[in-house]
Amino acid sequence: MKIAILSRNKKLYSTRRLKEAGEAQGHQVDVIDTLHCYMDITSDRSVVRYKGKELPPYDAIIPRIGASISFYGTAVVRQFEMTGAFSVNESVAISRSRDKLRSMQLLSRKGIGLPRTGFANRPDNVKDLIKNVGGAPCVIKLLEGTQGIGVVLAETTKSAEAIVEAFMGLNADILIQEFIKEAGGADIRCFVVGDRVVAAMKRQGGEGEFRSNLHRGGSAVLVKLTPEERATAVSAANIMGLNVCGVDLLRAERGPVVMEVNSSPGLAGIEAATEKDVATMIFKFIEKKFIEKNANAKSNRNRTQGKG
Ligand SMILES: Nc1ncnc2c1ncn2[C@@H]1O[C@H](COP(=O)(O)OP(=O)(O)OP(=O)(O)O)[C@@H](O)[C@H]1O
Ligand SMILES: [Mg+2]
Ligand SMILES: [Mg+2]
Repeated sequence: MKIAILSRNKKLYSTRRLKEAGEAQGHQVDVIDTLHCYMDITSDRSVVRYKGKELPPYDAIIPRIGASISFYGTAVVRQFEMTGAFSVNESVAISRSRDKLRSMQLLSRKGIGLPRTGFANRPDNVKDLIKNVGGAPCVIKLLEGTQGIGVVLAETTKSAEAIVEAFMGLNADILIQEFIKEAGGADIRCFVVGDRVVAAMKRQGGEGEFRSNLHRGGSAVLVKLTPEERATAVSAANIMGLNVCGVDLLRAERGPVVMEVNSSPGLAGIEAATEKDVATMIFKFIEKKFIEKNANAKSNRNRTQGKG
């Protein structure tokens, strides 16, 4: 098959591993810089142009779209879809997953376990907003945060109020969450491919740190999931319409709760912690989808996965 990886940087571990694994499976794998793609969107023939030339048609693409280029990146993915390429994650599903509020609304509608969460911009009653998620201690997050930056634990109602007010001063949307203390500063990354969790790791924050982000000094180890955790991760991926994703869970007393679903999960951490060849599993999934698509060649259109 002819497969393109959309990635800004061909030297990244995930990009290199995918290229290497795809080639080992006998595919032609090209790495294409997402932001360097351009297109004539009024043309009646869908093409993507790159380096002064029309790109040849690809059978499949693997979008690795960073959060900072979600808007242009998903437009490029959509254009590839219009050329008939199968995208491992659809553009609509990527957009859906990039919106934390929308994601949580969709997951909650389907009864997925979530930390009790409030969402606000200019709440007219900060005390009530905090009371609604169970009061202090609670976690307050800046929506644009990443790698644990902008995620704060408020130990008391007074400090929660002060933090919410400070965030309001930044004109930012605010997410406030019940603190899952019993998670013990750890979260579980479930790597989903198709309708299976193919690898899972537990990330533990450093001493005295409630955030488990590896960028904040956390460490990762292989973890064995309960059937309920597996089912929750697979359902969450399904609801989001993502074929390949990282579902982050917290182990709450009442069972697993989903913190977020990442549509471009990194391979480095998970492959190191689990010693699993996740990259090859992604290609096996693409091959299976490709065979299915050819078998249903008459109904040439892929149905969009997920709703809302
Ligand atoms: N409600 C919560 N209860 C307990 N721990 C939490 C809670 N929310 C977040 N954490 C901890 O803080 C870490 C960072 O939070 P989160 O994943 O929401 O933000 P982020 O990592 O900055 O965002 P992104 O994953 O999009 O980069 C989590 O991995 C988890 O360990
Ligand atoms: Mg996170
Ligand atoms: Mg997050």
